[in-house]
Amino acid sequence: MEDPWKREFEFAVEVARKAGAEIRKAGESEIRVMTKSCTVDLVTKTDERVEKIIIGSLKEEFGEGTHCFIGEESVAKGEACVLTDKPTWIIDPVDGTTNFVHGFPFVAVSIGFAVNKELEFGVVYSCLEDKMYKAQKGKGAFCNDEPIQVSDVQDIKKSIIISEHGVDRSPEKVTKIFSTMQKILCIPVHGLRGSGTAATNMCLVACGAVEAFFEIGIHCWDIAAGAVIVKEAGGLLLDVNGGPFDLMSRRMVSANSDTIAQRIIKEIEIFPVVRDDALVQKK
Ligand SMILES: O=P(O)(O)OC[C@@]1(O)O[C@H](CO)[C@@H](O)[C@@H]1O
Ligand SMILES: [Mg+2]
Repeated sequence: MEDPWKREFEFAVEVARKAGAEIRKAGESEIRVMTKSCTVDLVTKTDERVEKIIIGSLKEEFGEGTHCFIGEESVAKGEACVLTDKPTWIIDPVDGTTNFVHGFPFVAVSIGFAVNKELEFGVVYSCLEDKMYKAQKGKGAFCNDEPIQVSDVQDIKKSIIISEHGVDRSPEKVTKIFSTMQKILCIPVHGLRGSGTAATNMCLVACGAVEAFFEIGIHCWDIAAGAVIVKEAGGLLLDVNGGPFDLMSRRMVSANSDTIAQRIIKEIEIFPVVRDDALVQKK
């Protein structure tokens, strides 16, 4: 079958690898840390520089104007975060900036690509581990070119579940997050984990190391690429209320199976978050 986005996909893998090498190199020197929305929402010159490298390379290869871009650091600087029907690259140059700053060894470059609001492919390069995860719609998921598959565990009591606590430390939200985690832990599951990068967490679901990852508060750039990788590895994505997954909603459950997803959903205490495309929606 014809593969209309082959060139884009292959180029994304190349760019992610180049970006990962930049991140590794930058980690060898002193890292100057800045903050964004609050004192625990960290950003570095590397985040900004790597995003410029990625978007610059894509524009050079595919021309200005035909493709749209949603990049974490561009949005932080005021650019629109809107998903239209146009071919759109959704980029997190450094997913796991806090890990990067602290030398905690999970940092990923995440590049997703959507057309007509549907995700076509995703590339996640876990650059400190040198693992290249990739998937194209309908073509399976791979890690370093080996096919990957979600776990076949159906018993929640034999599962490992990932969640994160995010950067919003308002006591009401933190209470809900930890209450959810407590309920899941006490099912009991084998364990609760978190790598500190949503993109990597999704790849851990995709390769069967864990059964599920859920979070309220993630952004589209954290999960666009991972969403394709999880689906192509045989997993599924849902909203935290069991409804359909919505990339811009900042809510997601990714799991190996509906059984595991529904069991987790039963325990999730939902709290409100502002959609990624809220500003556009209001207009
Ligand atoms: O700002 P960054 O480094 O790109 O985001 C890091 C990140 O891990 O923080 C969230 C923690 O809740 C994750 O979901 C998200 O991927
Ligand atoms: Mg980031």
